[in-house]
Amino acid sequence: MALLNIQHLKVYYPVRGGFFRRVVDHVRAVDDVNFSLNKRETYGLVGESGCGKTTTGRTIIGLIRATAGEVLFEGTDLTKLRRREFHPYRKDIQMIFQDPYSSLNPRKRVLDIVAEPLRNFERLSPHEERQKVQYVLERVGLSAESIYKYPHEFSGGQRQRIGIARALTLNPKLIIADEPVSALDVSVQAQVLNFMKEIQQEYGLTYLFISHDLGIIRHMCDRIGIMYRGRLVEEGTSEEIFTNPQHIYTKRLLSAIPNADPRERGRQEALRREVEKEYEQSYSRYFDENGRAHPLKPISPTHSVAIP
Ligand SMILES: Nc1ncnc2c1ncn2[C@@H]1O[C@H](COP(=O)(O)OP(=O)(O)OP(=O)(O)O)[C@@H](O)[C@H]1O
Repeated sequence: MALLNIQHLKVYYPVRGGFFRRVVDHVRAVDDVNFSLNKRETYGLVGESGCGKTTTGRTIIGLIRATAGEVLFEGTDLTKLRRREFHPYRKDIQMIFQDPYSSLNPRKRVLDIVAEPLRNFERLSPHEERQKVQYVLERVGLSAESIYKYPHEFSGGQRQRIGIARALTLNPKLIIADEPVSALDVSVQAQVLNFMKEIQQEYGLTYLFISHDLGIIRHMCDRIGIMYRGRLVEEGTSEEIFTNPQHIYTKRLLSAIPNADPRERGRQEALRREVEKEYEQSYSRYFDENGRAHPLKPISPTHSVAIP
């Protein structure tokens, strides 16, 4: 069974207007999205800014309410749970945020930051708590003395490690990583990404990895879902997406990756020409008259995906 199965997920934000601030329209941030995550795999959600990646991640973890659809975690539909019923699942699903500068409270010591999830779920003595926090900190490559320091005393990469330590304290099953390295210097991005792969092995983690950066997605992910304006338009293994993209939007994304390798640049130029031709000839195969992509049909994890 898949660890996570998203079925027909929709998240619409109300748009208010007029004197009475009535709801006059909706932003269809996530519009009939289906995908699933197998245990221990890394699934990448990729697409340009505003396509609905963050909304999808935050809805899974319960920070945003779904308008419709199901988020099945080990078979339980999380969207139907009340706050109190959801609580135990928060232990299994943790999030790593984009910006390690703003996601850590600057007035709290590292001990309190990393122990926060523990305090919500486990009754430990101060001594046990400190031991546990020091253990995970050492595991993420920080010294045990770090517990007495404040976030500003660390570099960006180290701060993201503190964020990862906080996510790990409860031994989660699923981690949603929303642009986890995009606020970091390029020189430390690879270190943090490789480190995330290491702890995935060690802790048996499943990742939902959200990024607009195809290079990072290729490095990290086993399977990839391409999002465009609230819809998942293509899904495949990393290999399939990068060597044989099917959807015109995926081709457009791939043709736009900055690339230093001249052979890759040749392939990209060919893709670009193909995209232009397909836009002219078979636009309606991919998009409706309003420019919205046709959604991917729901699939079971073992079946291959039919591209519309
Ligand atoms: N609270 C909100 N109220 C209204 N509209 C919103 C809200 N949050 C997001 N949106 C809109 O929903 C759409 C999807 O946003 P979302 O942040 O999920 O996209 P994204 O792909 O994660 O983009 P980014 O990479 O820029 O964060 C966008 O059009 C956005 O403007």
